[in-house]
Amino acid sequence: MTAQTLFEKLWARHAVLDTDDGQTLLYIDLHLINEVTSPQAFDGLRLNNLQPWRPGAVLATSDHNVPTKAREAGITDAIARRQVEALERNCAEFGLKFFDMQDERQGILHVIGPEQGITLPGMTIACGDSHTTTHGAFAALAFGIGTSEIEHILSTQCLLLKKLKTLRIRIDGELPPYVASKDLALALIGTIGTAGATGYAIEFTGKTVAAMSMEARMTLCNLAIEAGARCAMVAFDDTTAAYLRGRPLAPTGAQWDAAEAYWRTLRSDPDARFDRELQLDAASIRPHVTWGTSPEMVTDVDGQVPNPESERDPVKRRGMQQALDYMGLEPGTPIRAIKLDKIFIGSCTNSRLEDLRLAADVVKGHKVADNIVQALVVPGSGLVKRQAEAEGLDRIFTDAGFEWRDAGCSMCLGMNEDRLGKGERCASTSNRNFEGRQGAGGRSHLVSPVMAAAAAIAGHFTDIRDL
Ligand SMILES: CC(C)[C@H](C(=O)O)[C@@H](O)C(=O)O
Ligand code: SF4
Repeated sequence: MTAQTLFEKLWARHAVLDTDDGQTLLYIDLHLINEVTSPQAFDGLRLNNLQPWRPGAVLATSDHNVPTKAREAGITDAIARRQVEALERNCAEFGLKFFDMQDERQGILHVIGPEQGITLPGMTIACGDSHTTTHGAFAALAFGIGTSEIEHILSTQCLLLKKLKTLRIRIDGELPPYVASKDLALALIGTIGTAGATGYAIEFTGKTVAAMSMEARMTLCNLAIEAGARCAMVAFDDTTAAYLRGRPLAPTGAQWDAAEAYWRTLRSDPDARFDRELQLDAASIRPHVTWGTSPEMVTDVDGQVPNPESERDPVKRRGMQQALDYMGLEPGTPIRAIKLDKIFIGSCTNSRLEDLRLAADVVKGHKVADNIVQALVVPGSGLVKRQAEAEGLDRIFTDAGFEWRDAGCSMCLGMNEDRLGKGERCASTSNRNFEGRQGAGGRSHLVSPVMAAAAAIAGHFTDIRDL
């Protein structure tokens, strides 16, 4: 048999049929559903008199619109409330597993899937959310989908897709202290651009990835979509197994043993051929900070805001100028001189326990700088929150002047009460820095949790080693 990549193995295992126009109908093992992209899909089911094909393959929760404080009081914004209530009603009507916002298991879907052990190696996973790529860290094939596809999967358990090309990104070398997989991902996007991996399924390999925690791998796969990749994955190994063992919805006993035997095959064959290969040297990566309105507009903490004049491509030059105008930044400004108004530690990129531990480690014994008007820490799930509290992380943050919130997407995007005001500048551990992303007129700089924590204390960007 010819050697196969991990992607090809997962694809072949789930292909139901190939269509005449070059697409494949893929069987979907797990369907995650949020309140934002699902309402019309459920309306479609009702309209067409359809029932979910496999209700047990669904997990739903509200994450984008939920308030992150005073939840008992309900949701004040009418649109947000309607979406959250609709999801609850739809799940009750169609018999789907749903965590409401008072449930401790609620959180951002890309945090709670793995946390619950419902995200498993070898699965195909779909969700009406672009950051579904995150789940690929578990050697799964995980895609973001649109609303019409949600309806299609609900009613048929299948997704029609064109086969992707394969891109292996090999990362070797040891990450320097305080440099995270977030910095690696930003460095990658800075190099290949936000369309650099369009049409590809990425597999992250190499010694650096093998040495990473599941949390760090999830951050890497989470950001793959910002490089244009439709999905990203990491091979199964002992780290994957150790993370999943004992999770509430993971298999147990003989079922675990049988599953693990299969999961061990979930890696690219040694002589498998990829359509494209890239290499990164982790040892050379510095902490990264975005300066513009796209994740590819990024440099390291020792860098400066670039000068559009030095860009030869006129389209790019105009884009840079527009970004600088929006961001209120002058060319040549050292990144360290950029002063901040708000800090956001959270989002499906960086709101897991490990992220909070790393940030708390930096914050411990310090105070948030006077010029910071708000510093938020938003755990990715109720269970992350509980565990962080058991470790005393909440006190470290609140003693320093951070607000400690309930789980949700929060200030990652302006769909709930946590927002930036016009002109406010934020160091954010999230994944998108588009115009208005965190609130109309808000200015977002993407960084790692350690960098956000250090910026909170200094009041401007700084290398943790300077604190
Ligand atoms: C609202 C949702 C559809 C969207 C996504 O698809 O990613 C959001 O989560 C985001 O991060 O922009
Ligand atoms: S945390 Fe941000 S990126 Fe992740 S799903 Fe929510 S809005 Fe999208």
